Amino acid sequence: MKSLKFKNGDEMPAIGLGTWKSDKGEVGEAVKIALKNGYRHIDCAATYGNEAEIGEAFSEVFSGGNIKREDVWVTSKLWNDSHKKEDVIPALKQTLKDLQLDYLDLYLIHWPVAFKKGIGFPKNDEDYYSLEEVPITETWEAMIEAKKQGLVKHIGVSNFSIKKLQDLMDKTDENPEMDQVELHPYLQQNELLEFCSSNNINVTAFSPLGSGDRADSMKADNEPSLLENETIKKIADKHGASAGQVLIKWNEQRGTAVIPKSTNEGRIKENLKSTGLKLDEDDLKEIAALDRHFRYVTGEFFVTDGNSYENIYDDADYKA
Ligand SMILES: NC(=O)C1=CN([C@@H]2O[C@H](COP(=O)(O)OP(=O)(O)OC[C@H]3O[C@@H](n4cnc5c(N)ncnc54)[C@H](OP(=O)(O)O)[C@@H]3O)[C@@H](O)[C@H]2O)C=CC1
Ligand SMILES: CCCCCC/C=C/C=O
Repeated sequence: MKSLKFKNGDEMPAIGLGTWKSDKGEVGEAVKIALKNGYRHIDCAATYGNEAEIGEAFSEVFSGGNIKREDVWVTSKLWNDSHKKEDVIPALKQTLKDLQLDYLDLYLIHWPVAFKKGIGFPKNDEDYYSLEEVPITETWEAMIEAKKQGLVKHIGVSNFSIKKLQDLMDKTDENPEMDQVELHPYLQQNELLEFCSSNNINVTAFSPLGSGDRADSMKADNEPSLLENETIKKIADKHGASAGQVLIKWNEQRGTAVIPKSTNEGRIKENLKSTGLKLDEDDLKEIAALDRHFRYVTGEFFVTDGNSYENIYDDADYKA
């Protein structure tokens, strides 16, 4: 499998296991199945509400002796209610406690939006801090401090547009090492990838399969399906692969990491095997033509009138 390189020589396996929406009672087993079958990269977040069960799985696997902690790349993310400088390291320490780890390989600012302490999901404008009250630079400085303290090896961001990355880089001394964003054939984000590549920022693709298990309230009417797309299915048939494998491989082949979520044993194994596939020039040309700037995770639930962003991704063609 490919890996993504960091400035200090560390390598992150390109294919990891996503854990958003992986239910309690299932997620621990999914992580154990993944590690047993060759995954060495697990993507977590405090807001997924399942880090304690993932921690149990890590503890069991690492104490078994066959897989060492240092062989597995673990990412987690700072939730939006802990952006104030005094809240960042305590939130990180809670994640470390839940995951039963003494360091993370990568810690990300989950979204470029700050909520008041204790807010999981905002209900009104009062739940947000304004951009002036808690500037993202304040949060980033605390992330740098977490790295200095050895609590995390690498730091980065998630859901940051080029504009937000540039702004952060202009205002602080240390650049993000990662941007985790939605990427798939309907949202190819070539410009963002080029920007990141020229600034030594690695990229991770989230929702690579179209995030079909999101709650209905998070879905648009008549969302297009990636897994049922005729071009993807045709390419999958040509290679004797599944549609999911083509979607995962497409990301891996573009040089990003990719973190498909599954709690199903067969699909967990199938997804990792996508690394053995090779998409040819014709496949890549056909997939390139599928780009339609469609987001599954719109981020609209984090946008308010005065306190936050009118347009979280700074999309030129954004329509509220
Ligand atoms: N930074 C951020 O803001 C975000 C980060 N993420 C991260 O990215 C991960 C992946 O994204 P996510 O939104 O979960 O969605 P995915 O695109 O990974 O899709 C997950 C869905 O696909 C199904 N699935 C998995 N493998 C296959 C397969 N081979 N064939 C058919 N269906 C399959 C899963 O079902 P089943 O489990 O039954 O197999 C589930 O319903 C998240 O879990 C999270 O870790 C996601 C969104 C936002
Ligand atoms: C309470 C969970 C809200 C999740 C919002 C969007 C984030 C998705 C995955 O990281």
